[in-house]
Amino acid sequence: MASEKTTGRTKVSVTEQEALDFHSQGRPGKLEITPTKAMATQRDLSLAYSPGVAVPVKAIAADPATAYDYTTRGNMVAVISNGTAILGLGNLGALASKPVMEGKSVLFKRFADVDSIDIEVDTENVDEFINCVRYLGPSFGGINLEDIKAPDCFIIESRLRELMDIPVFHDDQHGTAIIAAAGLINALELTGRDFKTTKLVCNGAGAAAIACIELIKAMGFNGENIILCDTKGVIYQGRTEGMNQWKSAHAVKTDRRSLREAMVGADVVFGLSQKGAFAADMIASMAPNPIIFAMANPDPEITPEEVAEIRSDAIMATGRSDYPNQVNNVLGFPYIFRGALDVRASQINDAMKIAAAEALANLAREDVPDDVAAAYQGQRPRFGPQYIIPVPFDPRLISAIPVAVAKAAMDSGVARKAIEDLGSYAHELSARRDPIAAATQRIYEHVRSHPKRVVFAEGEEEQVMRAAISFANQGLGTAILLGRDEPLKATAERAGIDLDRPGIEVVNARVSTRVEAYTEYLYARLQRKGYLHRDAQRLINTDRNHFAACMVALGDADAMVTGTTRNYSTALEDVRRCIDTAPGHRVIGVSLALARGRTIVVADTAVHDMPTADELADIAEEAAGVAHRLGLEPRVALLAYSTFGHPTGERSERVREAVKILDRRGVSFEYDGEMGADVALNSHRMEQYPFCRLSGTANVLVMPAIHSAAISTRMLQELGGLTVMGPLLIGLEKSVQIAQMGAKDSDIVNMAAIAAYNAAV
Ligand SMILES: NC(=O)C1=CN([C@@H]2O[C@H](COP(=O)(O)OP(=O)(O)OC[C@H]3O[C@@H](n4cnc5c(N)ncnc54)[C@H](OP(=O)(O)O)[C@@H]3O)[C@@H](O)[C@H]2O)C=CC1
Ligand SMILES: CC(=O)C(=O)O
Ligand SMILES: [Mg+2]
Repeated sequence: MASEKTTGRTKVSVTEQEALDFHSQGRPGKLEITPTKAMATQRDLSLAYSPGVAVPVKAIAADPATAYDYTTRGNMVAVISNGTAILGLGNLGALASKPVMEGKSVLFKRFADVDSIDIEVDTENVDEFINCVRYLGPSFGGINLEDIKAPDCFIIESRLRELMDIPVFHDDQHGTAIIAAAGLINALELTGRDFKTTKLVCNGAGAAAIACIELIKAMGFNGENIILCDTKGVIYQGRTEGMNQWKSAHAVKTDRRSLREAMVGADVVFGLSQKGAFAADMIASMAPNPIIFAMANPDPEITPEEVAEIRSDAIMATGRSDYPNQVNNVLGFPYIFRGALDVRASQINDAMKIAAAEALANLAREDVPDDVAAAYQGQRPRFGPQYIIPVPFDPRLISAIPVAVAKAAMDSGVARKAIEDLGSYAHELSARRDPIAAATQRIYEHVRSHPKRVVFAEGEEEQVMRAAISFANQGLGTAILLGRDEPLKATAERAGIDLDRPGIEVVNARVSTRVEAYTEYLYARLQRKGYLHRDAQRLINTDRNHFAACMVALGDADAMVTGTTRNYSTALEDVRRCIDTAPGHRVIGVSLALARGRTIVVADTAVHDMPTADELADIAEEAAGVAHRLGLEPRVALLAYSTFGHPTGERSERVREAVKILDRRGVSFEYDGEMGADVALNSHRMEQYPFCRLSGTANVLVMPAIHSAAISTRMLQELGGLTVMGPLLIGLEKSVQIAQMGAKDSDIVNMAAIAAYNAAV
């Protein structure tokens, strides 16, 4: 099964110097703390600190549950270690564990928007450790214990669980167990095995190993078929050396005594021990199609390259990110805590762990979107021996795992807060990670309750097909794929896409009964613009944009999306031959610049090269309308390089004139200009112009020309860390969106959803 290509590393590993430089550069370490409230004025100080702070103090004293409303507690997890089992490096002490603990905190934030702080406790004494942690409950919504050696970790975790009323979760135990179980479910499925008869050897009998065995047993794995090994060899019934109660619980009747003996004929081996613990002959002695999870970090028990030299039929996973199949608790802890925090769970129980493992296993079986393919350097993994588990950068994890965990918490009675609508919760979760998801959430919700028929003009393209399927699967309506039968089928087959499903229609322009109607419609529009009847016929027969636009014009579809194979202006010209400007409107392009909690509408980013003053005023009106439809109260800044006449210059003249035109029109939204972007977006800069008519920083920026619009939005995206969405096409009589050339499937779905939304409102 394994091949050179697939067992090879997915990227070159890092050097030791690179790792040190990464940690020391800039501000040393990997974390900083950022306030969430402005602390700019005397008033802010009075609210955040004395006297204002006394009010929530009293409220919490009266009702402790309100701490979730007034403090960080509900979104804050402590990562706590004493450094006695740092990865597979052993007991290197509390201080040395800090880079790992900071790393875990960063991953909490990066993947699940959970705030987290590392706490290193400098004691190996179990009671001292428990005493230190047990009093920290008021500060946190959960405790993530990390890299504490067995058996101390078992005692520490169970005592703290009794003493504290928030989830206490030893990640190396349960996080690892959940991911290993998910990988195992899929590897068993791929090799035609089951939980009842599969024979598993687990090397290592510490924190991670014991928890893995316990979880898979709880899921139905036959315990008699599991042999556990440690540094002394097989843990058999009656063994006395190096034992403890947790090992004894899994001791089996067997006459095998060494790992080497145990592995003969084994179907599965888990390595949760140390680098290099698996020798070549052990791997060779396993059953056909063996499943090898070498999970020790940073170096596995055996590498995929070494396994590939021994046999080619293995399913291989490691704990590292530079090989395929990363079985690592990073796939679990951020999302498990996210779900637990959101329902204010009092603990993380078996039902929640099993739900997480199953959700993870299911995700690996689903079609992979472009964002995930990007995490694989453009290779699109398909469920199989090289892809049994999602990658940590899979953007779907945030909406899949916490939902499963939160639901299991509610069903098993440990949730202290209910989530009524798990569908909306899943959307909120995506929005926590992706600002586009936040901005489009309203749009998606609206479209879901008013589903539309959207024609995807470039139906033969793979990413367009994926977008269409996602559109239909999300309940946004019917996706009509335009394309010729043969190429469409060939692409679908090559990409492993099944188009035969509800919500997908395929239309072939060549054999459509509507060709004549579209041709007549187009000819009537173009006959006085130099087009012959046969020109119109050729456009309908051979050009998918014209055919799709006519479908929308004549009501055979509600909206259209195109653009991935042609440049924007060409696609726009095609569309405008078939569809008029909406009466009283101007066609413009609007981009949305999205930062956390802030959406800025930028116009015109697509149509008018160097707008006149009149056109600028129209653009301001159209863009204000967009802001309004997005639920924003528009504050429009007409931008220039000068601010209110300084420095003087002809170039700002058009912009000043546009403001006067808006005055004359008596529009009902706030606007002002000309002003620089710094004044428009920064309240302190704006305060220097007390006469400025905007009541706050601008949320709509009208650019003086298309080049400044294009340059600034692209710079924002590349340098400013903002997400820019669009340009969105506004002002046509029918709803059409043009995606960027080469757009990813997720971008195309967003465009299709926006097109459907515009058709609905
Ligand atoms: N991929 C992942 O997500 C994770 C991987 N891990 C990895 O698992 C390993 C163990 O971690 P953890 O359980 O926290 O540590 P512990 O210290 O709790 O347990 C270590 C266990 O490994 C055993 N062991 C050590 N060396 C060998 C060996 N050569 N042969 C057989 N057994 C051996 C020890 O045996 P004895 O009891 O005899 O001392 C002990 O049972 C580490 O490499 C760690 O990086 C851990 C968590 C997550
Ligand atoms: C991944 C992890 O937590 C470990 O190796 O300890
Ligand atoms: Mg760990």
